[in-house]
Amino acid sequence: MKITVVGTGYVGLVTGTCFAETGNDVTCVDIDANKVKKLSSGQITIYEPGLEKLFERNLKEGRLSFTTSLEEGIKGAEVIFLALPTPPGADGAADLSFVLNVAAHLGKIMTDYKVIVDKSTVPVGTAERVAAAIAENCKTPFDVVSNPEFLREGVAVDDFMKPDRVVIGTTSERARKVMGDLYAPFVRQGNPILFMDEKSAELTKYAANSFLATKISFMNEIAILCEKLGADVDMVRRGIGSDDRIGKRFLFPGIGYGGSCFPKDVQALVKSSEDVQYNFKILNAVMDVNERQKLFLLPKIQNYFNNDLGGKHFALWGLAFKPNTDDIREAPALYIIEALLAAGATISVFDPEAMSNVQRLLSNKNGKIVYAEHQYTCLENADALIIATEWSVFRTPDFQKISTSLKNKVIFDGRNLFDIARMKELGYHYESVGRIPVSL
Ligand SMILES: NC(=O)C1=CN([C@@H]2O[C@H](COP(=O)(O)OP(=O)(O)OC[C@H]3O[C@@H](n4cnc5c(N)ncnc54)[C@H](O)[C@@H]3O)[C@@H](O)[C@H]2O)C=CC1
Ligand SMILES: O=C(O)[C@H]1O[C@H](OP(=O)(O)OP(=O)(O)OC[C@H]2O[C@@H](n3ccc(=O)[nH]c3=O)[C@H](O)[C@@H]2O)[C@H](O)[C@@H](O)[C@@H]1O
Repeated sequence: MKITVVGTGYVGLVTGTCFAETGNDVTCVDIDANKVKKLSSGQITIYEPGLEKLFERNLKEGRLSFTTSLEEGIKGAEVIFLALPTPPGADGAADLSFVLNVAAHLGKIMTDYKVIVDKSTVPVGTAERVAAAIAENCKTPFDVVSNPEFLREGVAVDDFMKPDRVVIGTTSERARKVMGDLYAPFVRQGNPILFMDEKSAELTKYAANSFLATKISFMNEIAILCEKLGADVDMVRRGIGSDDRIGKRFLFPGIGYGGSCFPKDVQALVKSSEDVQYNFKILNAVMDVNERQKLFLLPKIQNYFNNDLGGKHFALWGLAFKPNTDDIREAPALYIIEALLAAGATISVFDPEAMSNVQRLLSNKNGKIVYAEHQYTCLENADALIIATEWSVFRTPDFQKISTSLKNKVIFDGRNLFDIARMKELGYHYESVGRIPVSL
């Protein structure tokens, strides 16, 4: 099938590459000429495990191409995916201007039947708005389908190739057939394609992300309670996670959820609720808890250093909002950096993939941020180590090297990477999330 993907970011590039991998002829369109140039010459623009190999193969075999021209990109295409940004607008609602502008443009240039697919995360009613924007100038028949994406960054290829489910919102038989054929190779593992109406599909996406964010904020509050009552959140997590009705996943407490999606999608669902005069109380609390959680480690650090961080130097491991990605959007590490600098401290940072993104965003703040070349050089002369992202390379570090590089054997761990008993044995002052602190 000939497919067009408009928007070649995290979702668009993964979607385009994976559809090419199953034998489709895919053209990706992006407004960013520099990105298109790089991709066309075989240079991948995001870090996503497993993607590069598929990208190179499909580019070489001519099933994947890139262009800045929408007219050129949609020639002969039967399906057009919109994988465009839907950032929060000033009032918290999803900004649909990217999606609706492209839809209006499509209406002017489409000359035969096409299925236009909303892959972006968009509020209920957007499929109708996209259809209206296209119809304004379009003389040929078309269908608009809602097909939300559930991939996670860092495991995006696996999530796309072996989805738990594919949600397709359409009431058109013709579009249903086209989408069913396209996704058939991805659901062979027995996981379903769920056909439904457009609005239910749109709401499914927000409900999924909001539910997962709720699980995280819930566990972050349980972690606080654990600390106050002397319980261990790891035990409680295992204790409740073994119940199938609760499930083991997404119960890890930490320093808040980040990334480009949970924060914006929870906020957008709250706004959508307000628009229909409904106060979504749980989600308001989920957002409040998450705001507080991003700086969860700060009072612990302040307390250890007697509320005087002026002149102190910290090592920070982990900048990406989660491991296996270079994405730093809404990353808790950025909030920690800002708070430490505001308190008069300086920082050395290290992340396996996200260093250049942070450097571009923050520069070195007049020498107050040092970008270390290695996770161990990052520690030199630091008063304490702070861990913000659970990259595998941080999980079993060389504690000998840590203790010789740090000024003090002090670790504040926002991701509960280390065993409490072991830290005691090694003689560290070690504070984590929802577990009994190890004091020197
Ligand atoms: N990042 C993720 O893990 C997931 C994101 N989503 C949703 O997918 C959508 C896209 O997200 P990302 O891929 O993360 O965004 P992104 O920001 O990584 O990529 C968007 C791309 O669209 C391009 N673009 C902007 N205007 C354009 C135009 N007029 N014509 C052509 N290209 C244009 C940009 O240059 C950029 O390359 C959002 O609605 C997001 O909520 C859904 C599931 C997962
Ligand atoms: O709509 C989206 O963009 C995507 O948002 C999330 O995917 P992603 O943001 O890539 O990453 P997650 O693995 O969900 O993690 C999100 C945040 O929650 C945090 N988290 C996750 C799990 C957990 O147990 N505890 C926890 O604090 C992570 O550290 C991270 O900051 C969803 O998991 C995807 O299904 C969805 O498609």
